[in-house]
Amino acid sequence: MSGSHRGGPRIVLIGPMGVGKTTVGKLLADRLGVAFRDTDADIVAAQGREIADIFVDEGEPYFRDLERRAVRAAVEEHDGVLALGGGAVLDESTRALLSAHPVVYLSMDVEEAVKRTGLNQARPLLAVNPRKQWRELMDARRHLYAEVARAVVATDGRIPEEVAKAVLDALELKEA
Ligand SMILES: Nc1ncnc2c1ncn2[C@@H]1O[C@H](COP(=O)(O)OP(=O)(O)O)[C@@H](O)[C@H]1O
Ligand SMILES: O=C(O)C1=C[C@@H](OP(=O)(O)O)[C@@H](O)[C@H](O)C1
Ligand SMILES: [Mg+2]
Repeated sequence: MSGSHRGGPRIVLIGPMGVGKTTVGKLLADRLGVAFRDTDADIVAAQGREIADIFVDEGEPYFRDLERRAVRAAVEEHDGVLALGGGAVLDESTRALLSAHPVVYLSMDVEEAVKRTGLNQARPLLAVNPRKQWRELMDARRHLYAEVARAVVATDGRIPEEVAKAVLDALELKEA
C-alpha cells in the first residue's frame, strides 16, 4: 500500500446498471496498481449461478440479501477498487456503511442508459419497456446515489478512459 491510504477500498463505484462501474473500475485498479473487486462477481462465484438466474429462481429480495452481505464483506476485506451492483444503495444499512468510504457516483441520463444497455437480456430489471423502466429506476434511485457519494462523475459521451481520469481527479488520486 502506498501514501496515506488508511484501509478500506481506495474507490467504491456506484451508479445505475450499464453506467460502467465494472469497466471503469478495472481501468482504475490498473492505473492505481491495486486489485479490482465487483460484488456482482462475488455473488455469482459464491452462488455458482448468474445474477439473472438468482432473480428468476429466488426473487429479488433474496438477491438483495445476498448483495447486502457481499457489499459488507467486500468493504471490510478489500483495499483496492470496488464496484457495486446498481441496486446496492437501496439498502439503508449499506448506505450507512458506505458513508465512511470514498464513494463515486457514475451518472448518466436516461437516453444514454437506453443506448448503453440496449436489448441486453442479462439484466432482469430491464426485461420489458426499457425506456419507461429506466425512467422509473433513475427517479427512484438518483437521490440514493447522490446521498452516499463523495463525488459525482457524469459519463454521458465519455469513453471509459475519460471517466476513469475524471474519477481520479474528483478524488484527487494519483496514478501508480
Ligand atoms: N463510458 C462508456 N461509454 C460507452 N459504453 C460504455 C461506457 N462504460 C461502459 N460501457 C459499456 O456499457 C456496458 C456496461 O458496462 P459495465 O461496466 O458492465 O457497467 P456496470 O458495471 O455499471 O453495469 C458494457 O458493454 C461496457 O462496455
Ligand atoms: O440495478 C440493479 O438493481 C442491478 C444491477 C446489476 O449490476 P450492474 O449495475 O453492475 O449492472 C445487478 O446487480 C442486478 O442485475 C441488479
Ligand atoms: Mg457491473
